Formats: sequence, structure tokens, C-alpha cells
Amino acid sequence: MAEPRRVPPPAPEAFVSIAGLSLTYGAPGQVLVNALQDIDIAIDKGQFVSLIGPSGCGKSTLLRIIGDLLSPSTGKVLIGGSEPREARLDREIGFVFQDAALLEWRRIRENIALPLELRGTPKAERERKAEELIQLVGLDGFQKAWPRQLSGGMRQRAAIARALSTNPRILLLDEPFGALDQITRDRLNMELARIHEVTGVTVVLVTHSIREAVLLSDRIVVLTPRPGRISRFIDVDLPRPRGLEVRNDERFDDLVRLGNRELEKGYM
Ligand SMILES: Nc1ncnc2c1ncn2[C@@H]1O[C@H](COP(=O)(O)OP(=O)(O)OP(=O)(O)O)[C@@H](O)[C@H]1O
Repeated sequence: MAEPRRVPPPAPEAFVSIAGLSLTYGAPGQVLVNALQDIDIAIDKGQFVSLIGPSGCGKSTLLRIIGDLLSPSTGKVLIGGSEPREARLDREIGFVFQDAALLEWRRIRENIALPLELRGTPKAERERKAEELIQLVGLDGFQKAWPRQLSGGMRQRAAIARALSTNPRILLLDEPFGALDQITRDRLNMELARIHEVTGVTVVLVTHSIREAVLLSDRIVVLTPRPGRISRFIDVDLPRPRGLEVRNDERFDDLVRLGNRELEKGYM
């Protein structure tokens, strides 16, 4: 009997619609790397979605396509009905990478306000917004600090604040906590959950940790090894708001097991 179709068709009413997406790296005459194939994902407004899969399966590639840092070979992405290019130029997309990439010669407040400065926002408004975000991400007292004076976790907080400065409609996070120790990572996970709750921003997170994905997400997209295809969607039906103690729930363990089983299939 044929396997039931696990991939829902892209919903036209979805906030983010990814349909028929494939990407092959390499110019004609070069070695071609088929990174992604036949990706269809629909994301609702305000949803928290994680992308997980084996190393090299195309998670970052997919995130970069959504954020208009790469163009797909085939297929289409729409964010609130707009092409990624338009959404990016309207500063509706916030991006956070594993390395916070702060400008070392600017104080934290000026780093956070940089996108607003580039947009020509008046100084008083920039400072008001930066202050609001500093409070939101828990960096009060570090407004005038230099990036080198901050720990890794604090730098990522600043990077998240900077990404939120233009009130983006979607926040794209590429392994933002991958380089942090477990306790800092737990703390930042809870901060991110709170920021998501308070702002209502739509989030797409790339992670290698199925536990992190279950803790934070409404929905997890498991990708197969390269070329990344959708292996399965896992809907996380744990109640919100979630604290770290949700990890003691049986349901949490069930979902982690389900995710691990799906990931292991790719290695068989
Ligand atoms: N610029 C590029 N040119 C050619 N191949 C590339 C390029 N960037 C990535 N790739 C290849 O495309 C595939 C997908 O890469 P990508 O970084 O998206 O995977 P990933 O799932 O994010 O990996 P990881 O979990 O290790 O970060 C990999 O095989 C990678 O080597």
C-alpha cells in the first residue's frame, strides 16, 4: 500500500508559503550539489517552526532562501504575500546567525539600532527603540558596553535585539545558540520563548537539537539527508507558555523520541 502523503500542500492563506522549492549549487561546468528538493511548507502567522535534519541536509540553505540571501533553482517563497526580496527590502525579515557578528567599534545600543540608522530613523526614535529592545532581551545596564565586554550569550541577546529593531514580521535564526554552554542555552531558549510570546513574531529556527526544537516549536520540519526533502512534520502539542519543566513531561519525551526516530531513518 502506498505511504500516506506526509507533506501537506502549500496553503495559499499561509503567512509563509514555500512551494516546490529546490536548490542546486554550482554553475554550469562545475560540480553540482543538489542541496534541497521539492520542499513545500506552510507557516501560519506567529507560528514557531524549527528545521532539523542531518548535517549538510540544507537547513541553512532553506533559511537563506526564505531570507532572500539565496535564490532557489525552482519553486517559490511568499512572506505575507510578498517575494522574499520585497520583504527583505521592507526590513520585514530579521536574521540571527550562530556568530552574533556585532560591530566591535560600536556600543551595544548603537549595534542594536544599526538597522534603524541604515533606514534613516531619527536618533531619538532609534534610541527609544534600542532601549525597549535592551529591556526585552535582558541587557539592561549594558547599553554603553562594547561587544567585547559581553559573554557569548549576551552577544546573542544583542543580535536578537538588533534583528527585532525594525519590527520584522519574521525572525530567521540559524543555530543561534549552538556555541553556548547548556545552562546559557537553556536560559536563552526561555528568553526566546518569551520574546516570541510577547512580540507575536513568526519564527523559523535551524537547530541540531531535537530537544530544543520540541521545547520551543509549534511545528518541527524534519529534513532527510542531502538533498534535503521533507521527511516529516511534527506538531508539538505541548501547552504554552512553556517553562524548562515541560521537559519532565512524558509527552515531551514522546515527541523527542518521535523526532529522533525520524532523524535516524535518514542514516539507515
Ligand atoms: N556555496 C555553496 N556551494 C556549493 N555547495 C554548497 C554551498 N553551500 C552549501 N553547500 C552544500 O549544500 C549542502 C547543504 O548545505 P547547508 O549549509 O544548507 O546544510 P545544513 O543542513 O545547514 O548543514 P549543517 O547542519 O552542517 O550546518 C551541503 O552539502 C553543503 O556542502
